[in-house]
Amino acid sequence: MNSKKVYLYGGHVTSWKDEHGDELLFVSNKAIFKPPKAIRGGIPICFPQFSNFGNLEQHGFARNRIWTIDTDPPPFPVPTSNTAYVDLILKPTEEDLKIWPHSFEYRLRVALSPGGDLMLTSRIRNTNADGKSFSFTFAYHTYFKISDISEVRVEGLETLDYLDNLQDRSRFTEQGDAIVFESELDRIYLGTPSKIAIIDHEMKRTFVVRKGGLPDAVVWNPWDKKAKAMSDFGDDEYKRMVCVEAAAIEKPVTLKPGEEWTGKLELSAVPSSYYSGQLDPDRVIQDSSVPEDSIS
Ligand SMILES: O=P(O)(O)OC[C@H]1O[C@@H](O)[C@H](O)[C@@H](O)[C@@H]1O
Repeated sequence: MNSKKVYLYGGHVTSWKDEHGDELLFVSNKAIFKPPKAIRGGIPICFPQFSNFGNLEQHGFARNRIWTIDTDPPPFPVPTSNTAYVDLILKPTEEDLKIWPHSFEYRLRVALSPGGDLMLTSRIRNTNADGKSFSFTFAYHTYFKISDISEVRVEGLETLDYLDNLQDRSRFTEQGDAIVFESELDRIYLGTPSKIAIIDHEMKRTFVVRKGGLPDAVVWNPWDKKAKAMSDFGDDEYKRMVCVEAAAIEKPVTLKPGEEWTGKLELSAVPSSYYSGQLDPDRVIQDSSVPEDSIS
């Protein structure tokens, strides 16, 4: 049976299972499910800062805070019939306001469609009473579970420019017809399409990432050396995960008081063999139970 699991700690999705009960997200065997560090795996939320693009702690504080269930969320524009969902909310504490002096309401809906797609919708509102705008960067830091990193390719980012985190964020243009992994990789692809595919040849499975309001995409695998340096990550676990993160980084999002931003992520897992190993994004969209216009 399809299922999902969400922790109030971090507003963090830690499990997404397909109809056979197989796990689709990677969570480290060494993950710690309590403060102060974010859970290693699943879908951490990077807000209000991605990485060290600012003065806050790495990836912002939202992934390290205890969220609450939102019992009375304002209506969502997307139809939610037949979906199982939970609504969470995060508001800044007095301590948070000292490090990031902006009032906000962050509403997160995590939904599972009847077809098993996992959908995350973030709605962030500026509730500043002092008339001030604020800006933030953002990412859904999704860890996908894969058979073996050497069997995986990421399609949809070819010919795009990226900032290479391993080379002082210098800008390059992707030359390959897909991204394959042979060593550590940590890049921010810019102005990406609303669909990206992660093709796992050995599992004969393709993850399709669809996103809205999130122009950038981070692709990350720490490889062996960095894996060993992470205390909450097994030495060999880099082989079984890849992060493809729907993000808004290059151009921060700015909200005036009263304004709201929406960022959507929709994940599907489809058998690659069905497409004879060739992903046809249009066909995937047509086969989806969710209309495309609900995501972008
Ligand atoms: O260890 P953290 O803070 O969860 O970050 C993990 C990785 O997250 C990725 O998004 C970054 O691009 C990497 O540079 C970083 O190493």
